[in-house]
Parts: sequence; structure tokens; C-alpha cells
Amino acid sequence: SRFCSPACKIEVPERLTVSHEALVRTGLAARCVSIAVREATDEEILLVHSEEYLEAVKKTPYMTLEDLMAFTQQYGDVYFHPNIYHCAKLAVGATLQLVDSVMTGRVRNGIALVRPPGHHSQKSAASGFCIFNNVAIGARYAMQKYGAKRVLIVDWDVHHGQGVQYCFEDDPNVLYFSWHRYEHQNFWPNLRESDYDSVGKEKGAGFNINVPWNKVGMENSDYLAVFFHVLLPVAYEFCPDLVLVSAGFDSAIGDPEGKMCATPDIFAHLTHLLMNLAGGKLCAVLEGGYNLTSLAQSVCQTVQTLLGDPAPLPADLGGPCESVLKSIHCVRSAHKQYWSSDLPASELSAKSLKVAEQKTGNEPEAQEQRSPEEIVWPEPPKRLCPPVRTAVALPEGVACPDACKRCSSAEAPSSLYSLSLHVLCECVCAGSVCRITVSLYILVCVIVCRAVHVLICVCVCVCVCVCVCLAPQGCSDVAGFMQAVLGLLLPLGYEYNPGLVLLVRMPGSGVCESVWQQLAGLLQGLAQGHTLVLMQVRGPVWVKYSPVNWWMCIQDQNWQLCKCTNSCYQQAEYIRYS
Ligand SMILES: CC(O)(O)NCCCCN
Ligand SMILES: [Zn+2]
Repeated sequence: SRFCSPACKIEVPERLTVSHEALVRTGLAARCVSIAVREATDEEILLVHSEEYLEAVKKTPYMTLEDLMAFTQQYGDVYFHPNIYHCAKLAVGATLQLVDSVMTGRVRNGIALVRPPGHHSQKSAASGFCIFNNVAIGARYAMQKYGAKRVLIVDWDVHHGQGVQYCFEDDPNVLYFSWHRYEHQNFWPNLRESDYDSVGKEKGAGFNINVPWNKVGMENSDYLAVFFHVLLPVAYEFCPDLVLVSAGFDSAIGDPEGKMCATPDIFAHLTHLLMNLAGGKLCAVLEGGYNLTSLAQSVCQTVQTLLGDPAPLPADLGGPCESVLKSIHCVRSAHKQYWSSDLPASELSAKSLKVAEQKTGNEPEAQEQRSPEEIVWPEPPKRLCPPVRTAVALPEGVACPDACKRCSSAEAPSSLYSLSLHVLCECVCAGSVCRITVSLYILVCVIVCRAVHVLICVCVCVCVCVCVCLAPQGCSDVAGFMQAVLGLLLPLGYEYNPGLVLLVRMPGSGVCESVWQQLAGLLQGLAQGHTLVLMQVRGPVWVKYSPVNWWMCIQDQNWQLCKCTNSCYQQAEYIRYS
């Protein structure tokens, strides 16, 4: 038997079994490689914890129940079991095995489903069900063993990972971002330093970002707004070599601790928005999550996005609520001296932080009264599982890049006009396009106007949102450009929820590869990945791991279509388009 204070009753072994069973049942586990776990060594644990703490924990397997109870009293909200030292070493070891696999390139990304969690544990203290700080050790390990210079830790657990904050608050090489239920310090761990004005210390000033939720009942729109207006602009400027996610799912609906209303499918988008950083090197490590139904669904949503499958947008996204708008403004003001990617707050609120009208039904009071079991939500929508990753139609003589599937050039109509008619009408008539977002570089060029014109005259249900943005001259003002994408284009695009994204890159636009890749990757989160790209390239055309589905390319003045269906089309859809 184990001694545990009432608060610990929710941290049960079933959390892992239901999550793993869901991954197996949905077929996701079969698409993953499983990585062997191991116990962490003392040396690895000492990357974060003190010798005296480690020595003390080493004694727990031999303690009597009374001794265990006494040992536990010195910490808050944590239980000790004769076997917990072994489990805690496995949790760290599993995390480090995942970091090894990602940093060596054996896998692109992954998730470590571990217990006990880690983000509350400190140098010489256990806390909040946490014994060793899995993610903090993972960050130090990546820096020491692989020379990672900058590590981003995103903590979407509903509790503040104070252990991680304490570990890196003076370290400018680790950017720690956490949102957490706070309610003006009235929620556990009730720390003054969990508020937005804890920005880090000395050299680490600016590298600790706390976003307090001062109300419960936060929804998908609130989570996305914080990503677009707080985390992502800074994360892109920080330019990490590795992204670690303290993936706690107690921030999902139905959780007894979080009492939030964000649905499990939001984690598909939070994961997607982080996957364009650090060259895709992302390690998610389980923290909290105590409603076994929403936990399992959230884990599956996260893993399916890690596998590259697109996700439909959550229903009726709007702007953030008033309380979140305040938190966003406070944390941006606290950080504006440290980061250049900062739109004047007024412009930000006017343009894209439209406050959601008062929420109905999920009012926190309503939320508080219902017991966690009574809260219900719809199953996450079924997602496409693409048989074809990337297929390209190439000019004769151009080799097909590895991992791409060649489709015969017969499918690639030669002239743009017929192509746009062919492709765009196919999209529209296939009913998979109800609205189109066209983001143009430089001036709206005749070709695209004509293509869009064709589209409009072909189908009455098309609404075209044309955003013309001047491409950055070269890559000098990339930060500004990314800020416009993150702070304006994406929030509007997510709320607009188009059926197709049309992306245009014309000659001389001066957009450098990395920006183009980021833009094409980020926009993949819209329209379930249905993206049409117009771009001019010189020389043979091929795309590798292209995140987009269609490339119309100018070559010697006649347009060629390179069709790249990547992670979005069922085999049937693919054939219909061709
Ligand atoms: C890992 C965690 O953040 O979910 N732990 C929460 C502990 C709550 C104690 N009242
Ligand atoms: Zn938590």
C-alpha cells in the first residue's frame, strides 16, 4: 500500500495504461517506433538535483510506512512508495532516451509517457507528485551531451512548473514558458513568483514567461491567442535547437484540477505550431492529466500531429476572453524590453485580439458546480491518415527526391490557366473548399487574379480573403515578418477557417528559404492542410518533405505543376485531383 495525502489520489497508474491503450486502439502506436526505457544514472539526476536530496530519496525503498510518511511530510502534495524511486529513475531515463533519439536524428520527434511527473520537483525537494524533474534534466542533458545551445521548454500543464522556473531562471540558454491556473495566487502552488512579472533573473531576464489564468473555464480560443501573441513570436526569435514540452493534459476539459474547457483536439494544433521550430526536434514529456478520458484523447491528438497528420480546426474559434486579454497584455508588457518581436499592444488588441463576447454555458461558476464526471464534450473529429506522404510531378530528367512518390507528368496540365481552372475547380467542386485564403507576396499578380477570378465565377460559395503582405527584403526583417504572420495572419486564418490556403511567391519577392518554409509549414495548420502554392523557381523543380500539397512553378515561362500531396489526402482524394 502507499501513503498518500488526499491530493495525490488522482495520480494513478491507469493514467499510463489508458493512454497507451488508446494509442494502440487508434492504430497510432503501430505507426510509432517504441524506444526502450532505462533507469537514469546518478550523474544524470545530479544535473538538476543535489546530492543530499538524491541520497535521501535512495533510502525510501527501505523505509517503513511510518518513515515514508515522515519523509513525505517535509514536502508538499507528494507521496512516496517503496517503488517510487525506481519509477522516478525510469521516468528520467525514458525522457533521456527520447532526447537521445531526437538529437541523433533517429526519430524526428516523440513523446515520453511517464510517471511520476517532474516539473514541480526542485534541486532538493519533491513537490506536486514530482520526484525528479524529468524535463529540466532533459534540457541540461541535451546541452551537455549534444551541445544544444538554446532549449525551449513549453509547459502547457495547467499547474506552474516552479521547479523548472527555479532551475533555469538565470539561464539565457533555456527559455521556459508556462501557462497555469493562478486565480491571483489562490490556486496551488500559490506562489507569488508564478505571476507574469517573474521574467527571469540576471542573465536569464526575459527567458522565463509566465501566463497566469486568473479564471477557470478557459477555451481553445484562449489557448491559441496566448500561443500567437505571447509564445510563438518569442520562440521564433529565440530560435531553439530543441523543443521540450512539459505536456500536462490537466489543462484539458473535464480535468478535476484544471477545470478548463479546452477540448483535446486543441493539443493537435498546439503541437503543430511548435513543430516548425528547432528543425522539428520536439520531445513531449507527460506531466499531469487526471481525467482518464480527456487524457487519452489529448495524448492521441498530440501523437497524431507528431506523426504529421493534419487536424481540422476546432469549432467556432473566436478571440480570447477579457481575463486572458489582460494576462496577455501584462506578460507582453513585462517582456517587451527583452524581445524585439513586439507589436504595439494597442495595435495588437485592435487588429486581432478581438475579445470574445461573453462565453455562455462554460461560465466558470457553471463549471465549478458540475463534478468532473458530469462534464461531457464531443469526441475529437476523425482525422485523415495519409497513405501518401509527398508525391511530386516532375519535369523529365529531374530525379525524384527520396521519400517522395513520383506521379506521372501527364497529370500536370501545362498551362497555368487550365491548371488553375483544373486544380482550383477540382478543389471547389470537390466540395472540400468553401473559402480560400490567398496570401500574396508583392503585388497581386495577373495570374492569381485570373485563377481566383475563375474560381469565383465557377462557384458561388467561394469567399476569398486576400491578404497582401510585402515580403521582407531578404531576411533582414524576418522577425517583423514572422510577427505579422504569427500575430495577424494566423489568428485571423484560424478564426476564418478557410477551406483552402493559396500561397503565392512571385519572382523577386526576396523571401529567404527559411521564412518560406516556416510560412508554408505554419499555414499547414489551416484548411486541414489543403494548400495551393504558386511560386517561381529556377532550374529543375522538386520539393522534398514539402509541407504543402500543390506547387505551380514557372519554368521557361510555361507553368508546370508539381503536385505534392503531403499528409492530407486519402488515396482516393489524391486520384480525384489528378
Ligand atoms: C504534475 C502536476 O502539475 O499535474 N501536478 C499537480 C499537483 C497538484 C497538487 N495539488
Ligand atoms: Zn498539472
